[in-house]
Amino acid sequence: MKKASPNIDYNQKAISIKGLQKSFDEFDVLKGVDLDLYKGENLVVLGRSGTGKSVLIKIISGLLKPDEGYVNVLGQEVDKISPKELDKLRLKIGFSFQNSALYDSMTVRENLEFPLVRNSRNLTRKEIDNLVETVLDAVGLSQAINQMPSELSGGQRKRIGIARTLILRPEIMLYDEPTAGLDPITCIDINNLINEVQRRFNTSSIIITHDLTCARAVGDRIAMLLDGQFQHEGTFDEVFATDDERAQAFYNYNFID
Ligand SMILES: Nc1ncnc2c1ncn2[C@@H]1O[C@H](COP(=O)(O)OP(=O)(O)OP(=O)(O)O)[C@@H](O)[C@H]1O
Repeated sequence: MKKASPNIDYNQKAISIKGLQKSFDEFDVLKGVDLDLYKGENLVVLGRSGTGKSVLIKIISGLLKPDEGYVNVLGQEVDKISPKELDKLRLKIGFSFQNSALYDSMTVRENLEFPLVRNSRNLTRKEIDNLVETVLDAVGLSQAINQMPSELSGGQRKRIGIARTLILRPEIMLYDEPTAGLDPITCIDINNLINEVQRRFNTSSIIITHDLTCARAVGDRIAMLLDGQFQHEGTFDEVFATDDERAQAFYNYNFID
């Protein structure tokens, strides 16, 4: 299991959610979700397909509106702020999605510079170079700076995708299935990277995964979404010490170690 992360501040919440409800037509997806993410913490969200993990992430990032409940992200209630404030808030949230594809026609350097240019940060050439070098070093791929995405492995592309997110220095990282489709050794590398990002950039992160080896390696805390609510929460061992058959089924069918 992961060693306790020294930088977590349990007196400060990066995200605080209370009584969150979301339905689509007659279908209740989130039925009163309570969840806190502490500053500097890696929180793993587990749950079977269709339990509403992506809906939760979309509500946190203001892409979907909750039907009921309180959703506070970095001190702001996402469904109460103006579109302009929401845009600003989103810049403090880094997304690592499964399909966060790199631009194939751009080099690694150009891919990394793109978010800086798009968000028209007024930076000098030297400042841009420094930022690119820092994030590439953080993901262990300094040597790939002039390569094209097609020359990289799946795991390396994933790392560059994370570097591209980090270049805007997000306070919160949202990882959606970070190890999906990768071989077991590359999964270990990505798990180590998630922990390295936490340490080096002091991010607060939610990691959505079905990969229990990943959950155990990166999670300071695990929360399991079952039937529209978080029903088990704690360290990896605490969560699976339950005799809830649904949690046990998740463990037994997923965990290969
Ligand atoms: N915009 C939408 N309109 C209607 N139904 C939706 C919408 N978005 C999500 N849903 C439904 O909400 C439920 C939860 O979807 P969600 O994508 O959050 O699941 P998930 O837990 O992320 O699943 P997976 O692990 O497979 O990605 C699904 O039944 C889905 O069909």
